[in-house]
Amino acid sequence: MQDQIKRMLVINPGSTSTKIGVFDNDSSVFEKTLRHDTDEIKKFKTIFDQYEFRKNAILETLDAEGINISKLSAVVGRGGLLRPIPGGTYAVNKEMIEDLKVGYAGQHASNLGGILAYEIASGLNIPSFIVDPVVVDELAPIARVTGFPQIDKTSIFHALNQKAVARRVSKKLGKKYEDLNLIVTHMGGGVSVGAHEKGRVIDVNNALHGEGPFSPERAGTVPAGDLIDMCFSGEYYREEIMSMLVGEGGLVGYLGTNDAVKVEKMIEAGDEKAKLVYDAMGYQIAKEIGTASAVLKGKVDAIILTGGLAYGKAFVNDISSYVNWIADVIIEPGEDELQALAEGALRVLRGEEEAKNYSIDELNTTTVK
Ligand SMILES: Nc1ncnc2c1ncn2[C@@H]1O[C@H](COP(=O)(O)OP(=O)(O)O)[C@@H](O)[C@H]1O
Ligand SMILES: CCCC(=O)OP(=O)(O)O
Repeated sequence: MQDQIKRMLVINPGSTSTKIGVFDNDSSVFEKTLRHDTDEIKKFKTIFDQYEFRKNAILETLDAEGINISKLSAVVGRGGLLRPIPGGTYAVNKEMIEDLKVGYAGQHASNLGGILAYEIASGLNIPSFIVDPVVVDELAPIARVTGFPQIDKTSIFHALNQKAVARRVSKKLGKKYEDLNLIVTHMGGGVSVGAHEKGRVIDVNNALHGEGPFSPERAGTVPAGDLIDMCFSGEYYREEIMSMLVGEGGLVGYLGTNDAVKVEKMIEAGDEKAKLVYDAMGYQIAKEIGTASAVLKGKVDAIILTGGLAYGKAFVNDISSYVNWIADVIIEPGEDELQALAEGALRVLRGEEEAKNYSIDELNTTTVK
């Protein structure tokens, strides 16, 4: 018997874009990336303040494309900074919405994924889901120890795309994800480098709050003592410092743009500062890959470079030149997050998997402040 078609709206809010898709079962029938300039995003004080702006952008786009949302079976969004949870598909519920609204583990555009999915779905009386949110936590116990007893390491990264790309590459290599050791490097608005040991991300930099390489809009690791001095200088509010680290750090801080394509044009036009900063971003990413290779004790089957920045040919060649002695470097530009979100929701809609319940009482929250 032929499967009844499940039409899903998929929403992926990133720091520099909102990506949307409409899927009939696992086939994409429409996809669009709505890019948001730094100046446009800077107008909003909090991530939640962007809700109306992003919702209108989504609904206007669907309307312009003649897509009738009343035919949807579900809405699925990228999950945000919740409490640490295992991977999987979760039904969006009120407890989750509360954590997303305040940003339980911090502020990031993905917090809006669940909220947008829930609000659009509620109006249509259909279910809403999130899949493999950025707080998926599979860290090895040894990776949690920071050296500063007051603070544990937190797992915040591009879990959805890292897992989806790792599975796709494993398949291409004719192996099971669970049998391989991979270093997956997602390079988008934020950059995360995950050490995947036999299907588990046992170590990864916190791609949001100042750990690891700098990125188009984040500072990455900065010298702690100097940062403390700045914080207590009396010159800045907390939010100002946080913005310098997340949103206005990295390429934005040095060059005033989160757009690597613009930076490449600046370099072509002879801008030496742009070249130094862009090279430094690649250098820092390569160093983080080196760290992950030590985590895996050198037993690395492949290094994967993915995310928007992986479209930059010179950029990935540069990173590759530092790390290709560790293992083969495989380039998977862009991301597969819309497809992965649709597939996660579809498994539940088809009854192949049960949606997980986000229940604060049942969650271990000890690893998050
Ligand atoms: N063709 C390209 N060449 C180089 N960089 C690119 C290209 N396309 C997109 N990018 C860069 O990738 C970054 C965004 O990556 P993306 O994965 O879309 O981010 P996010 O999902 O975090 O918003 C931006 O800096 C963008 O300029
Ligand atoms: C919060 C970790 C995921 C992340 O950094 O996503 P973007 O690159 O889309 O900002």
